Amino acid sequence: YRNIPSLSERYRPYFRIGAAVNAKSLNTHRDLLVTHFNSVTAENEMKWEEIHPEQDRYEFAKADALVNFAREHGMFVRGHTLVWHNQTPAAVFLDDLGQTATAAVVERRLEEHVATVLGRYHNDIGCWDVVNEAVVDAGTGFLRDSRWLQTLGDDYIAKAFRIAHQAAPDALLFYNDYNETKPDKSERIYKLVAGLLDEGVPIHGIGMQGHWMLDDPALDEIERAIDRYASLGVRLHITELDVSVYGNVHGTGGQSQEVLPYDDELAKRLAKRYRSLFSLLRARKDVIESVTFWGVADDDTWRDNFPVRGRKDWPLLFDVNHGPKQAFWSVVEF
Ligand SMILES: Oc1ccccc1CN[C@@H]1C=C[C@@H](O)[C@H](O)[C@H]1O
Repeated sequence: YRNIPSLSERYRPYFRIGAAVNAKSLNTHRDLLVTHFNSVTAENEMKWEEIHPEQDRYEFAKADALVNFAREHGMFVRGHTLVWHNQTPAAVFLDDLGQTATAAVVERRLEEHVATVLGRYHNDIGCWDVVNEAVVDAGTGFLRDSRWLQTLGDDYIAKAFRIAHQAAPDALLFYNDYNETKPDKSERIYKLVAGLLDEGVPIHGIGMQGHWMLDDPALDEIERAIDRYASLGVRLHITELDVSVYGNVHGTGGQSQEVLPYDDELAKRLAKRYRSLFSLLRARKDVIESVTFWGVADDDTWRDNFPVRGRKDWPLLFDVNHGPKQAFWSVVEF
């Protein structure tokens, strides 16, 4: 190999370079992590169902391991995530009889969860995705009809940010979402965050997940969304970047089961797409503080199972053997 430059060193003048890690990849991808990344996010280990699986049981071991690894290597830690409609135990919203719990009970549980988790890591975690994916994807609605909305009502989002700020006054607090560049949805995200800011809610940033594809979203759509969010005066993080080689990964419509072989033609298409994405992101370095990939290398990506279980994808900068792909070189050579 020609000697491989460090991705995070190359981008030090621009923004932090992060990766989602899990209990396994912390070990299996350790070399790539320490060489190329200066920020980490727990892929699952800080989600409610993992870190607080039962009312009176917390499981901190895996989150502790991640935080210790990050401290050892001087890496920033993004906390992910506190209030989300997925990967949250059903019991959080139920009373002892299995009926829907009252707002007071759910709010107390949220306060206890946030105080416990943010309290434990207040010296280690610099920012939190406080609320994840709270607005509807399509149609004319606004807030997603989640158990959080059903039990706590419309102001659960403001409540969550205030509770988080109370628990960790120094942490930067983010709203995080996907399909975040789609015009209709980005207007809903903008409206939500603008409203929170108008209410004086402590919110400091927007997380753009960045689960993108080879041809969608178009660069100008991404640029418009970045500029719209930046006009609120908040920081922007790209929080879950990957570039699926399949189309239509979030939208409705058919998903082919057919696996695309990662051949030279596909490698070139992916490299070209990553080159243009990072050219735009570098041009917006004044508002983009961090770019985190949702994974490290193609041998461990959630895209192999979403939206189609078992369909191999090739969305990241390092290949299944942890070598640099053409896409890696298109990101570091500019
Ligand atoms: O791509 C999606 C499609 C449908 C719903 C949510 C998403 C994105 N949702 C993300 C993806 C993976 C999870 O590990 C993250 O926590 C979540 O934020």
